[in-house]
Amino acid sequence: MEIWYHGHSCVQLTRGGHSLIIDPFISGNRLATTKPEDVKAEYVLLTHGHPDHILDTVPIAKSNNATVIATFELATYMSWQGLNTFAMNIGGRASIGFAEIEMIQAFHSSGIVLEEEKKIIYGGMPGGYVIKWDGLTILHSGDTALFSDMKLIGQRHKIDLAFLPIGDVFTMGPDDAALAAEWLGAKAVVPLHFNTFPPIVQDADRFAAGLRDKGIQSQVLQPGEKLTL
Ligand SMILES: Nc1ccn([C@@H]2O[C@H](COP(=O)(O)O)[C@@H](O)[C@H]2O)c(=O)n1
Repeated sequence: MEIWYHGHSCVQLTRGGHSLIIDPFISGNRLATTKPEDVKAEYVLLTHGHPDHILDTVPIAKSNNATVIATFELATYMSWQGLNTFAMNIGGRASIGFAEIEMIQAFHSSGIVLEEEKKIIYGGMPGGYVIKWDGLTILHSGDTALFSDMKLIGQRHKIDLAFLPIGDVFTMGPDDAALAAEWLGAKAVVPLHFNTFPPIVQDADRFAAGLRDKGIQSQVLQPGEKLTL
């Protein structure tokens, strides 16, 4: 499987001619090296409605005729933007043909911010995804705090790779993310949601080295970097 990190919490997974992207925030990220037009994907998975997770959903979904997967409320909002959508909710599983996905809980918030109207509309619950694809199990936690049911998720899934936020302030910081990696029983971790804005600057290399000391593989990806699993 090819993993393409577009920066912040945006990752694209590709295998066997199929591709999906999670939380497309590229055009608004000063650290990004790719462009929304570079993305070729059949599905856009959204973890929650904050702008730094959904910003490029409309152009990417429209140019690819892709289906947007999100909680019912966020999927409904995206359908009002003229997109194909598939609504899910926490605990639900679904097949997208080449992969099975499950929406898992996250402790965060999910308002959809309408800047011009100075309105925040309800975006449903925030979440994350467990993706089972050709024998690999990938977890993208979305934005979340540490929560003890991560142990339950780890009991139910043998996680090959977990994408976890480490930025602190809005999500878990590095210490809680390291504990999350242990509780999830993840074989490997790629950190997300750091360095994009001043409040979430972190030493990701130190986080990764700490995990490796505990026997968990970890690699820091730079925006635009690819990894093969
Ligand atoms: N310097 C900053 C700090 C934060 N933001 C915005 O805050 C929101 C955080 O949302 P999360 O989903 O990451 O918790 C988000 O809308 C950021 O864009 C910012 O813009 N600049």
